[in-house]
Amino acid sequence: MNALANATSSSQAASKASPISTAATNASASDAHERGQPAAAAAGSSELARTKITLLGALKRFPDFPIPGINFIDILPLFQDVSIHATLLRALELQVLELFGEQAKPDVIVGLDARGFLFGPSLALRLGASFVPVRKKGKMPGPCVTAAYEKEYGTDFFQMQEGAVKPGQRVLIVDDIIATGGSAAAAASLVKQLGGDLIGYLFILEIPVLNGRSKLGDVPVVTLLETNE
Ligand SMILES: O=P(O)(O)OC[C@H]1O[C@H](OP(=O)(O)OP(=O)(O)O)[C@H](O)[C@@H]1O
Ligand SMILES: Nc1ncnc2[nH]cnc12
Repeated sequence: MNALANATSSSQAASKASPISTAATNASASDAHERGQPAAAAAGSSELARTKITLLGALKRFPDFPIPGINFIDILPLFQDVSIHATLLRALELQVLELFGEQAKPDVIVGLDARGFLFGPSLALRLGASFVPVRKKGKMPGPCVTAAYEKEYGTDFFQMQEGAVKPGQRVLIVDDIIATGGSAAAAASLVKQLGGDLIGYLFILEIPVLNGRSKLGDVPVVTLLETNE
């Protein structure tokens, strides 16, 4: 069963972002006015709700991949359609700006191998942040820090290059999916080993039944979509 997720976080929300599109419906703006919300903010949230429905509809499911018992959710179709790709990037940018505000944006976007590489660099550019990859072990030259982890369908090792994140830099970890949370938690341990200030996580999709958030500690965790199918 699909369900739209609210982007949830435990931190301050400084909403300075503009709506995904300025084409807000009169009905939603006026409803919000009656509830005491600023019309522009409500128009933006209604636009975001429509965006989420579009994105959820584009995902594909593959039962028993890569191993029996896993219902694999494929996010690659989001990038096959130019309009959906653009909508996705705008929605992710808005989530970050709503959470942190212009003044407290991340310095570094850390994207996870491999699907965090599909949108991490584009998002970093939009936010004026640098992009740093977390890669599977043995893929990057030079000294690296390493963390072992378990994910929904196996075990692995992640690495980051030493010096890629400078001590005190504000880091946002991004990936396509949070399932058990093992991958994201390992990435967090690498960021901390490098002295980075981990300010939060951003995912396109969450599988809440697997309770991955429980591994991610006290920083904000933002997800655009969720599904328990
Ligand atoms: O929350 P978890 O249980 O850790 O699972 C989530 C991770 O699993 C998938 O990556 P995968 O390891 O399959 O790598 P890939 O992107 O290279 O296919 C997904 O892209 C996340 O990174
Ligand atoms: N069910 C799933 N679908 C796609 N990617 C995943 N990564 C971990 N679990 C996944």
